[in-house]
Amino acid sequence: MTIATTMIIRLDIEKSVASFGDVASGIAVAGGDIVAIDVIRAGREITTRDITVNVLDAGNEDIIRVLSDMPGIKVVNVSDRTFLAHLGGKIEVIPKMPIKNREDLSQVYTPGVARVSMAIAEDNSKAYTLTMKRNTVAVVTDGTAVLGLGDIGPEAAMPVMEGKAMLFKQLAGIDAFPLCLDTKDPDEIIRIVKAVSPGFGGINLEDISSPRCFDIERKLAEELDIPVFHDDQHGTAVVALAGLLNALTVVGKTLKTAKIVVAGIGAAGVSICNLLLAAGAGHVCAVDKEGILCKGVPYTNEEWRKLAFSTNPEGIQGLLGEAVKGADVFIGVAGGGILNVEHVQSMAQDSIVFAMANPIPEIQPELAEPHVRVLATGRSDYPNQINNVLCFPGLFRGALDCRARTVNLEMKLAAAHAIAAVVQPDEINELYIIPSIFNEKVVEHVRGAVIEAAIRTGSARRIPPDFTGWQEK
Ligand SMILES: NC(=O)c1ccc[n+]([C@@H]2O[C@H](COP(=O)([O-])OP(=O)(O)OC[C@H]3O[C@@H](n4cnc5c(N)ncnc54)[C@H](O)[C@@H]3O)[C@@H](O)[C@H]2O)c1
Ligand SMILES: O=C(O)C[C@H](O)C(=O)O
Ligand SMILES: [Mg+2]
Repeated sequence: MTIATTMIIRLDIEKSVASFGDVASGIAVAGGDIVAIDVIRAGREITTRDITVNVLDAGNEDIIRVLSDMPGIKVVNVSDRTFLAHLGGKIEVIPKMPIKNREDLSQVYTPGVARVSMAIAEDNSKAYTLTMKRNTVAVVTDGTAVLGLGDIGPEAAMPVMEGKAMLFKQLAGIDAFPLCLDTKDPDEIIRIVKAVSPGFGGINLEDISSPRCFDIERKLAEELDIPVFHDDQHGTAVVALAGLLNALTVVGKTLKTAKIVVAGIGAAGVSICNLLLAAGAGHVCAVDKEGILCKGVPYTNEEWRKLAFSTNPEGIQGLLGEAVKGADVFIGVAGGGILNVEHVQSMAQDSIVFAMANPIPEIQPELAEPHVRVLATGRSDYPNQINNVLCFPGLFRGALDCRARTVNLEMKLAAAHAIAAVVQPDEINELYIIPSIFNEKVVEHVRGAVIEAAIRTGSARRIPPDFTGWQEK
């Protein structure tokens, strides 16, 4: 499957030799779609134009080759809009007030700041009122499982973490800092995160490979008194459960009786299985590369050992092909292209397929669509985007606002139900099982549900002044 992108191509067109019509047909033949034309210079002999072209394949060189081979056309420059958006990074730190004079200086910095520091030294909890802590989250990665791209390292992980920080700010007003660590040692990651934690109200662990991620999160959650949340595990699970609740309504099946296959039992898969079980799923089958998890197999991965007992009640053995036969639901968090058309055809009537691997889903949507009733991916360019961005902004907004100590199971279940409930019963259909990330109700719903659950379960340390209770609307 290809990744669509937009290129901006600057051309010198020699008027006596070539016309814009030649350029347009050359681009169309090479598979490009012209979306804008800007005249940069209109000379007597040569016009310079910027042609903005949508291409299906990010690595498409055909258009440039075709244009370069045309007489009277010179390709001056090619830029890619996606790369341009990343020049110099995507986020920055902006002071809340300017320092205009000496008086301002002595307030925000020395000597005035010293009194504030001393107040916090006497009572550390004042960090919540006198520093940015209460609204700030660290987005921590070691770059070992970045999207579905694998272990690409901390530098390469940075654009993804910057993107996450943008989403935190735009959707929930939270200041998030990317911290890309140059270590893969779980103990060192734990030590570093603990050491930087005083400045943060919460820790979002991101794209840390499994099974290391489980221990890292558990130990940090035990040792810190701020919420620690591995987004690839729980954010994904919350959104998958939300989508599944509505998808099951569409097809008239229930969580208790539906046969659900989860493929890819890594960070996301383990948490999805556990959350589905906690929500009442009766038939979960967990499949990784070596096959379906079965009782009695001596897995070295502790999470797999536990799951082998709580899943696969029928004791099915074999690979993915066996697991999906007759299944009502497939949830993929494994990697691109692992599900084929035969697999989908072998599923039960009115099947549900969530192909959630990024950036390339487990099956190309066009291939799956004719054979399934409800289809969702992790991508924004198809209907039903099941992406953890529907969860983490509202969940952290709620957790920060009530100063939750942890993110517990009840808070995650509440978040899932809140996301599902944004889609009203009379709106739910095959192409609308999950709200858009631009739906403003999402963050508000998730925040309210998370605060309510945190108060109910004793995780909250305060009731936000504006909180008057929350009910699914
Ligand atoms: N849509 C979303 O919101 C969302 C959220 C998190 C992760 N993801 C995607 O899910 C995928 C996994 O992410 P992760 O963080 O859990 O990674 P991970 O590395 O922790 O887990 C991936 C698991 O898939 C297994 N796997 C690989 N090939 C397989 C195959 N052919 N059959 C069965 N299992 C196979 C691996 O052995 C591993 O256990 C990535 O592509 C990621 O982009 C999507
Ligand atoms: O980052 C995303 O868009 C989703 C998820 O966190 C992933 O790792 O794929
Ligand atoms: Mg991720």
